[in-house]
Amino acid sequence: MSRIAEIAAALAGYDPKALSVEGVLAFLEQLAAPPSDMPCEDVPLRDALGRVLGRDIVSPFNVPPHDNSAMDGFAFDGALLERASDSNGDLRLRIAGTALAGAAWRGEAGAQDAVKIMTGAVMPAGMDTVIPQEFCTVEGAQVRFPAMALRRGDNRRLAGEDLQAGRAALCQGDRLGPAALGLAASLGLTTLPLLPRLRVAYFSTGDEILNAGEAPREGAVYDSNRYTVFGLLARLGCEVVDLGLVRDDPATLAATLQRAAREADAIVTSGGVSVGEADHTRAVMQRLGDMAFWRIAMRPGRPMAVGLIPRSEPADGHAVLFGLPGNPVAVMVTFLAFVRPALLQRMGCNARARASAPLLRAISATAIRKKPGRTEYQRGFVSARPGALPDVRIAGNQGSGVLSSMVEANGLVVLHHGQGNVAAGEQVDVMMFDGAL
Ligand SMILES: Nc1nc2c(c(=O)[nH]1)N[C@H]1C(S)=C(S)[C@@H](COP(=O)(O)OP(=O)(O)OC[C@H]3O[C@@H](n4cnc5c(N)ncnc54)[C@H](O)[C@@H]3O)O[C@H]1N2
Ligand code: MOO
Repeated sequence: MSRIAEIAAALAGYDPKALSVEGVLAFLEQLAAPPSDMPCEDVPLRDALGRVLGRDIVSPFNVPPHDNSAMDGFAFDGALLERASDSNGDLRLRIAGTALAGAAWRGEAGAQDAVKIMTGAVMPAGMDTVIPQEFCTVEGAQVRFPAMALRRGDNRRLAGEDLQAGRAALCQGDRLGPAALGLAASLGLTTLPLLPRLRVAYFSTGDEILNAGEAPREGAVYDSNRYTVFGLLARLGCEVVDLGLVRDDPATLAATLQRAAREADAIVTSGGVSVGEADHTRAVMQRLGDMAFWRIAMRPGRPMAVGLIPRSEPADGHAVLFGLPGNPVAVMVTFLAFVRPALLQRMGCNARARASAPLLRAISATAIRKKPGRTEYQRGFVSARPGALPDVRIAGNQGSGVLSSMVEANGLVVLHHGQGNVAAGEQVDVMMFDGAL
């Protein structure tokens, strides 16, 4: 049985002509499972930004390595706070020396002494509490401060409170952001073991499409999809292979698909997946690959193709093909809803990294018309409101060829399968672009 038929057979209620968004996601989760034998490569920290970690990084020591001060001030034994202070409630301690950050203090201090201490300096032995210097009065060799507001252990950072020796600081499948780079650096690492970058080939199809720079022609439009797809893939950290604009000719389409399968792990195409008469795209995909052609209960983005295009070199295998509909907004919506999560999975991202774009709740500023029985993605602009849920305003023109409203929007309102009309003031879910676009 083909892999596509196998996945289809295992999914309850699978109907390629009326697939729900959830059905597509369940299907792709099977199709885009990462290979079990992905090699790791050591990569300098700065080049690791946005990439996927190949194995757990276990902390070899505590971070911070010692108890240390969180404030510039005076360190002392917190047990003294319970000692009778003077009639003003002040504690008065002898200053035994100064502990600077960067080296342990080696002076001698008695149990009743304080040590002047800098932020980050190691706590002197027997001392566990710090009073910030702005609350202190230095009187000759003594420091005086109010004891009342302080509790034992205040303003001290414990050894290992950030990372504990022997515990995983970063996990296999994490997608590395700025904080993860910093955390790796705090372990003294200069490189990280990473999974290979995913190579994704992409091309546009259609005889009515013009390359940027070509002279305008009646009835033709410029290829915008190749640029939005490039941007979407680049934001995901993929290595991209631009295979250009492919005319509606079976031999060229076949050669391009085969080249894409040789050169890449995944392929993203746009156009030619609906039922138009002049389209050879579907037929060529069907002939070369193990394919499914879907009609999805969603708007925009109803027609979509997925499958596996086999290759015999460099080694036996296949590339996962995502055949997106031609309409420019449908391309972006199907990418965000399906291709993005599938590629993150194929890259080896763990569940935490794949859940990085949660839906936001917002109040719809206007009424929205919506038919139950399909998922709709409407372009909207979300504005923050102090002390309240953000509100979202739907863009005026929701046509699936209207890319300008995608530029103006900062998120997609997701109107779920069973949902009907939305009244002004009702809460809706929004997929924010930040991080993805
Ligand atoms: N009888 C039916 N007609 C259509 C259906 C349907 O179910 N039954 N679905 C409609 C929907 S929804 C979409 S989306 C499109 C998808 O069709 P294709 O994937 O075959 O795409 P094309 O026909 O090639 O193009 C559609 C549209 O998009 C423009 N386009 C295509 N490529 C680009 C590009 N690279 N840059 C800019 N614009 C592009 C193209 O000019 C067309 O206007 O089918 C509907 N029809
Ligand atoms: O994919 Mo089509 O609207 O749904 O443009």
